[in-house]
Amino acid sequence: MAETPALIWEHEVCSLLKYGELIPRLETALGKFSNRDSAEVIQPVRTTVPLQKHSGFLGVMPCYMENEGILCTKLVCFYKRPTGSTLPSTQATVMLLDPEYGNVKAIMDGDVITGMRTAAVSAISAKLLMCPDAEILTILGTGKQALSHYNVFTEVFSFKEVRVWSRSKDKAEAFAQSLGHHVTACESVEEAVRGADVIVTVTRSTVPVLSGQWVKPGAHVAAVGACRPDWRELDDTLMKQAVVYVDSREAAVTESGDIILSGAEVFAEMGEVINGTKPAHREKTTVFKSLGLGVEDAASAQLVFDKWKSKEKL
Ligand SMILES: NC(=O)C1=CN([C@@H]2O[C@H](COP(=O)(O)OP(=O)(O)OC[C@H]3O[C@@H](n4cnc5c(N)ncnc54)[C@H](O)[C@@H]3O)[C@@H](O)[C@H]2O)C=CC1
Ligand SMILES: O=C([O-])C1=[NH+]CCC1
Repeated sequence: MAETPALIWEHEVCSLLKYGELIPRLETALGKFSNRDSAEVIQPVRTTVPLQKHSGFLGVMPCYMENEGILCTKLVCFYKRPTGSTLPSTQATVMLLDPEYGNVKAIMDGDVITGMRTAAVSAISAKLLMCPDAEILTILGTGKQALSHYNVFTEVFSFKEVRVWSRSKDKAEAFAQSLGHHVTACESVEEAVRGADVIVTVTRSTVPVLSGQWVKPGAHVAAVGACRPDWRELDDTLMKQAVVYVDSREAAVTESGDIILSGAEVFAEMGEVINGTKPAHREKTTVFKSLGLGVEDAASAQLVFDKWKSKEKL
């Protein structure tokens, strides 16, 4: 008889997951994903079921890592909440299974994993693609991903200036104040991004918010929102002037409106840069189009489970 699955709640995931351990695990996972070796990673593009009533979707994100003995799936619901709604836009649950028997080993909160692994992957993109003397970080959006991105970018790098922007100036100011007085709230996207070395876009927008005409040559953009084929965050000017990196080529041409609708060419996957099979063009304007991969959730969930088990034994 299989054991009862472990239930690992949000506060436990929060206390177990640390960027210092998560980042190297994600680098390894992305590298393995880009090798396309089925004994390392099998991870299809996520299946989505539209939730029309809520302008959202249920995403099912399975992944099998045979050599590491990891079998995992995330279920994530995304909603386009109306302005002013206090309900979360994503809700996620991660399930780890035993690949030998198929039983569920653990069910864990997926919100912290989604927030932290997405931000950690953006930080990996910046580590590889931003100019070495980057000083100014801009974050467009002030939601959950904005906070996790602020946390990891300020933990891993030392920016001299951090700017934030939201459609509502009050929200941008409240967010900036919650982070500390070294963060500036900006009135417009243009003001926020002019001269910035690294720009993170973490909005729920479905139309471009960031224009290439404001982006400094050589800047790095980590584009995290706009995860459906008809949604945008970046305009055609930026998509065409930048060297475009992605987490997954298959996902990019299936799910990314910024890539599909601009006709931009994908230069490389982040895993290819990690593996050294494609160059990191730090000297050029770069876009990392992140969509979020099951392999990132699988690597994160295994890390949480390993740490949870070793704590149980104490
Ligand atoms: N690439 C990835 O792996 C992942 C991507 N995401 C995406 O990241 C984005 C942000 O997610 P969360 O922070 O969880 O959402 P959230 O709801 O907590 O925050 C969204 C932010 O976007 C702003 N916003 C909403 N509509 C906007 C518009 N039309 N123009 C400009 N700003 C707008 C909101 O005011 C808020 O600041 C979403 O698009 C989500 O799909 C989320 C999880 C993983
Ligand atoms: O990877 C992920 O979990 C998501 N990507 C876009 C919405 C949720």
